[in-house]
Amino acid sequence: MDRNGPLTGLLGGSFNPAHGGHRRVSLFALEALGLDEVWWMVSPGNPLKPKAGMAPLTARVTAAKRASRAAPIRVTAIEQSLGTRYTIDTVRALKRRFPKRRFVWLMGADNLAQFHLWKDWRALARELPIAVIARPGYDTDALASPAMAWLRRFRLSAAAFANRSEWSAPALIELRFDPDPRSATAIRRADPHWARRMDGPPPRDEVTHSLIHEPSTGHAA
Ligand SMILES: Nc1ncnc2c1ncn2[C@@H]1O[C@H](COP(=O)(O)OP(=O)(O)OP(=O)(O)O)[C@@H](O)[C@H]1O
Ligand SMILES: O=C(O)c1ccc[n+]([C@@H]2O[C@H](COP(=O)([O-])O)[C@@H](O)[C@H]2O)c1
Repeated sequence: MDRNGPLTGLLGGSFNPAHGGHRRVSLFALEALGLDEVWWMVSPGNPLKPKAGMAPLTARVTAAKRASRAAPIRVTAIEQSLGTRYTIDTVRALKRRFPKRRFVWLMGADNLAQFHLWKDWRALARELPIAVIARPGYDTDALASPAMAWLRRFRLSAAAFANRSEWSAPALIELRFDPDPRSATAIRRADPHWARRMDGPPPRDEVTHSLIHEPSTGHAA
């Protein structure tokens, strides 16, 4: 993989709602991996999560924009316009649509623990490097997971990743830092009606918008 375009971390999630933990892990990954920016892809619906209790997409996007304010983070619901639900399909579509960008998949250790249940997870790992962020309570399960049994042979340090001008996938980068205990589950428990405060017109999609406004070569950036 040749590093010649903006290096973009993809943090996919339900963001039901977004919180300071998302922001903190994104900024940490940005620094540790030498990313140019992080996209928060607010999922129309995680294929493995129940629909019940999921706030409307527009409310989740609005909350994510607030939580990411003034950071090199773009919030997008691009899976809605791509018509994709599974990450393998999303990543392949993004690579076609943004051919100059280089993508890295970011996820918390809770998702690594379940990664073997994702559609075509080995093929997904061959599409782009994966960086996993330590998360309180999940690291043991992640380390013992079937996906880790396969991925561990592709381990790479964050420093090695950041210093390379070229690298290949699969690659697994474990980002270790002072883990952040915040979760959307805890926020929903404390404030079940948070989404009601997110009224207003549907927010603009920042990634699609950037395609129109980014000074570029006429290509999708
Ligand atoms: N505190 C955190 N530390 C590390 N990773 C996190 C943290 N919070 C969220 N993530 C990661 O961010 C991505 C999106 O998370 P998500 O929107 O599901 O939030 P969540 O807090 O895990 O939600 P819920 O509690 O509803 O499961 C996932 O890859 C998740 O692992
Ligand atoms: O592709 C899959 O099979 C798949 C299964 C479960 C989750 N995902 C993705 O994982 C990301 C994290 O989801 P969540 O709900 O844990 O925040 C989000 O982008 C989901 O679309 C993807």
